[in-house]
Amino acid sequence: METDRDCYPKDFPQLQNDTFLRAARGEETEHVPVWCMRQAGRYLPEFRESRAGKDFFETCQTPAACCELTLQPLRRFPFDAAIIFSDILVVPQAMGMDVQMVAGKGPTFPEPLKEPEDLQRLRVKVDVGKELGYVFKAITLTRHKIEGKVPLIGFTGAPWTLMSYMIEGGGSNTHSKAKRWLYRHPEASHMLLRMLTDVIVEYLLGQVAAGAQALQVFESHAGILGPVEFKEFALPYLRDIARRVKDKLKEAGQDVPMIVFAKDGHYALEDLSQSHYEVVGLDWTIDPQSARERTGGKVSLQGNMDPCALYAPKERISDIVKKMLEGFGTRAYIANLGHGLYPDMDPESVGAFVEAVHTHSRQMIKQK
Ligand SMILES: Cc1c2[nH]c(c1CCC(=O)O)Cc1[nH]c(c(CCC(=O)O)c1C)Cc1[nH]c(c(CCC(=O)O)c1C)Cc1[nH]c(c(CCC(=O)O)c1C)C2
Repeated sequence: METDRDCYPKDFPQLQNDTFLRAARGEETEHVPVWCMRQAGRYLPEFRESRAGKDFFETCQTPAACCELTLQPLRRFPFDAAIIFSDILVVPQAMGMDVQMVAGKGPTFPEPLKEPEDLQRLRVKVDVGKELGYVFKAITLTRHKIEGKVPLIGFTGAPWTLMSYMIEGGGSNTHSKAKRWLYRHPEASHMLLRMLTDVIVEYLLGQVAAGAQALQVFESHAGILGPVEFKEFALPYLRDIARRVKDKLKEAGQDVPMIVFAKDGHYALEDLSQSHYEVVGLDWTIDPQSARERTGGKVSLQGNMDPCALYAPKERISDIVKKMLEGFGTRAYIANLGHGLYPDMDPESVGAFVEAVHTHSRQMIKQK
């Protein structure tokens, strides 16, 4: 049951496993920490049961439900971090857009942005505490209920990724409607990206105030852009977010590691490693060793096993993990998949992945 105490972001239980936080800061650890994107998801029968018949965004707006879904994977696997159950599309909702989860189709905007005039439909000043207070409550509640077992990660979508959803109206193969804006309406595009950045900065700071111990920024649609467009329409905003969040946290004497995950954005790896994030997340299309070389030891790395490798037999998963660990090395490294888990994946394979990371990395660190 939710108690009064659970509603306040203070007196949180003491953190017992800070391996993830130490790896994010590049410090020595006894094993390589591991978590999975979409670890709270449909591959778990208990997740499907909890979500059955309930509207997705209503679930996101119910702190007790978000807390339960966040904790479910931790009851099964010794993950070294948890990520709060929510969605990146709560930010466009907070800005005044309607977003619905349509079964079999995914998130859908009934009235996407079509032309620059449509920006007038967005809230000029977003009261983040009012519009997204339910996420903050979910984070605070989860920090209490997680009992200090592992750190809790907060997250947001990055400006370009959110802009593309707001214009496409949902998932897309080409993202041609959103890219049309970049080429035809560059000024309006920058205006929208700035508006999103302002909301995201407040949103991330609110998540930390509520209890988030690390932050991940998802630039899931980086691969849709090329290097030139990424440098103009994505990178400056990613940098601005990290700089502004860090400056504000520093004033309060806080230090919260930030992770940037630009899916298919390997062309921007050098730039991403110099963007004020402690950790750069990688998808599986990049080789661990070359990622290390290109980021020059400036950041910690996170990733990047192909999620589909989880379809392999357990022994093979263990071999793949071992190779991955050898490629990245055990320092300044957080093991993860290169993208989220799929609903048809076997929970036992996820367990085998986590175990392989812990076992192999412990051995490697001992032998150093
Ligand atoms: C479990 C889930 C989520 N969102 C959606 C689902 C599936 C719906 C359901 O099972 O009920 C719809 C849901 N939400 C979204 C999609 C993708 C739609 C598309 O582009 O086709 C779907 C199916 C949009 C979304 N949502 C998110 C991203 C960024 C990560 C990524 O690149 O996948 C994106 C792009 C972030 C997200 N989304 C979610 C989390 C929870 C925490 C965890 O990882 O365990 C997170 C971090 C939760």
